This record gives sequence, structure tokens and C-alpha cells, in this order.
Amino acid sequence: MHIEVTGLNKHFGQFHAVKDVSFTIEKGHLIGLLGPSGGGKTSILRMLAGLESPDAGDILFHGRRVNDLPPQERGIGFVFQNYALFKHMTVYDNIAFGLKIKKQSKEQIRNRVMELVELTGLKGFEQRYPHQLSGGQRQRVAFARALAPEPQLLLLDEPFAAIDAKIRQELRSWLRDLIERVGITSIFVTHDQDEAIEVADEIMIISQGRVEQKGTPWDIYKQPQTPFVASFIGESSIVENIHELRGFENASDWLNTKALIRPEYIEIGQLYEFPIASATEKGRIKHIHFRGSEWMVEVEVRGNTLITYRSLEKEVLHPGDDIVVLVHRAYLFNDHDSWIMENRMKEDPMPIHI
Ligand SMILES: Nc1ncnc2c1ncn2[C@@H]1O[C@H](COP(=O)(O)OP(=O)(O)OP(=O)(O)O)[C@@H](O)[C@H]1O
Repeated sequence: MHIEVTGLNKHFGQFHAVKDVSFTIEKGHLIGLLGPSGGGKTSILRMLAGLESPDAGDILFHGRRVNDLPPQERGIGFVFQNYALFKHMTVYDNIAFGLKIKKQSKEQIRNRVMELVELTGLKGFEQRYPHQLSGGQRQRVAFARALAPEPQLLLLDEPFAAIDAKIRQELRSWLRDLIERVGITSIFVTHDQDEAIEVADEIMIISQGRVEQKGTPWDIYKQPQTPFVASFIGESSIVENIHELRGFENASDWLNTKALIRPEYIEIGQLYEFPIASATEKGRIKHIHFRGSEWMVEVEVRGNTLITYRSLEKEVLHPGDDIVVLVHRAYLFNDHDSWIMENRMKEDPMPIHI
């Protein structure tokens, strides 16, 4: 289902929780709403569902305004974190629930439930009760139950929040596959950036009631439009005096500039590891953390702490070591604009011969 939302606003008393939110979602896409707690993600979802009514703005499903439709007439399936299964019902009856309400025949219900049991990998569990299932299995039943009545839109609010890390990881790719197979337009709320990046076709970053940015995970990572987005997605270091770094002198033309540097744009090592006349800076290792597949290194350069990664194959560094740092690029932001600046003298145009 194609979704279009324009000028959505919601107040709770004096508090303006959702501010002029507009977006469209293509049919069959999976969108992640990502942002800090209290930003308005759930409120947006609840308005789409019809559980909350907007103060202003329109919600269109397939071009049809649904603002005044009650939730049960919107063709929506829900999986909410605390939208528990019916404890006294078997897996079969939980999945069949929405179909019984629709007054489908026993035969139709059986066929659809078996189809979903198959699709969600729950074959053999039909007669179990929720307390006889693992957390991950229960969540799969919740998905099957939501999908049974063939909704046109699936809304998921922190669907994996209550599940431990390992299973959560499995469920993420499982969910991706499932949604792709069913081809249903889906929106899920999360405050876990890894989850959003892995699962979603597109991410909307929501903060203080506004959409900060919407785009593919890759676009958002590579082209953050605000410092908030840059620091919320992925790792980055904030630098106040970027124009003092070699190769970034031009940044001083930007008033009120804030700069962010991603770890992969920072190269560190011993002087001999760099080509002669590289535009390097002196740095000192502050901390070094083992992360399983690499080192995470905090290095001090001209009063800034920069975060970068270092391969395990390279020489091990220690806190206090003096090293050399090359910053390749930085994101610059002022109040109106964002910009990516390359180090314009990564290799010094006038090499110094020793
Ligand atoms: N029914 C309500 N009455 C009053 N304030 C509310 C109500 N629902 C939400 N709010 C407030 O609106 C703001 C947005 O809440 P919302 O639940 O949409 O945020 P969220 O981004 O989903 O946060 P979280 O990740 O913590 O669920 C919060 O400050 C919240 O306290």
C-alpha cells in the first residue's frame, strides 16, 4: 500500500509531540523510524494506526484519506512490543483470531493458519500455548497473527525489544526475508541503529517531533544532513577547530561550523607508514579498546579526541604512544547547510625532502 502523510501534527496538552511531519512510503517498502526516546516515533505510528487522531494533517492510504477511519477498517496489522499473545489460546488459535473476527469459514481459517505456520517456521508448534514457547517463537506467532487477515500495512513498534541479543539478530534477518516474501508495506519503530540499518529499505530519523532525514541507510550514513543525524547513525568524532587541521584550513570560511569525522576517514600509524609529505598531524593514543575484530582507538589531535579503528594485523599501539594521524575528510555543518570537505593536501603539494 502506498502511504502519504502530509503536515501531521499532534499535541498532548501544551506539548507539541509531532511537528509538521510529511513523508511518503512506496508500496512494499520497509521503513524504520529511528530516533531517541520521546522523539515522537510511537505517536506517528499510532496516528497511522488510528489509535490517536492528529490535530492537523492528512494520512492517505492508496490516495484515500483515512483520518476518520477507525483502526479496524484501515487494513493494518500490528506487532507491538507489549502487544502480548492471548495466553489461554494455542498458537493455532492466536493466529486464527483475526480470521474468526472476519467470520471466515473453518476451512478458510485452517488453510490460512497453516500457510502462516509454514511461512513463520512454526510447524509442529500449533497446539502449544505461549508459555511453552521461547521469546523468539512467541514473537513469530505475533507476526503470524498480525499477517493472517492479509493487512495492507504492517506496523511494528520495537518488535524485538524484549528479546535477547543473539535471537534478536536472527529475528532481524528472518523479518527482512518474511516481509520481502509477503511484499507488505511495513513501518517499524526502533531506537537501535544497527537494527534499522540492517532491516530497513529506508530510515526516517525522528527527533523532537520532526523528521531530521529520510533516506536509505547508506545515504543517511554517507550524506548526513545535520550534526544530529551524523552523530546518531554510526560512530563519529566532533571537532571544534577543524580549520586548524592540515588540509582543512578552508573550513574557517564557514561561520559557526561544527565538524564531524567518521572513524574510517582517519588513518593512524607511524610516520614511516605514510608517503613522504603526507598532510599528517601529530597525535597521541588516549585509549585503545579490543573490539573482537579490530581495535577501537581514541587518539588526541590538537585538543580533539578522534575515534578510529585499527586492524588487528597492524602493530599493537598503547596509550601514550606518539603517532601520526591523517584525516581524509570531514562533515561540516553550519546552521543552514551541510558539506563534505576533503583534505585538500592529503599529500602535500610541496614535498619536503629530507
Ligand atoms: N498520551 C500521551 N499523553 C501525554 N504525553 C504523551 C502521550 N503520548 C506520548 N506523549 C509524549 O509525547 C512525546 C513523544 O512520545 P512517543 O512515545 O511518540 O516517542 P517515541 O519516539 O516513540 O519514544 P520511545 O522510543 O521512548 O517510545 C514524549 O515526550 C511523550 O512523553
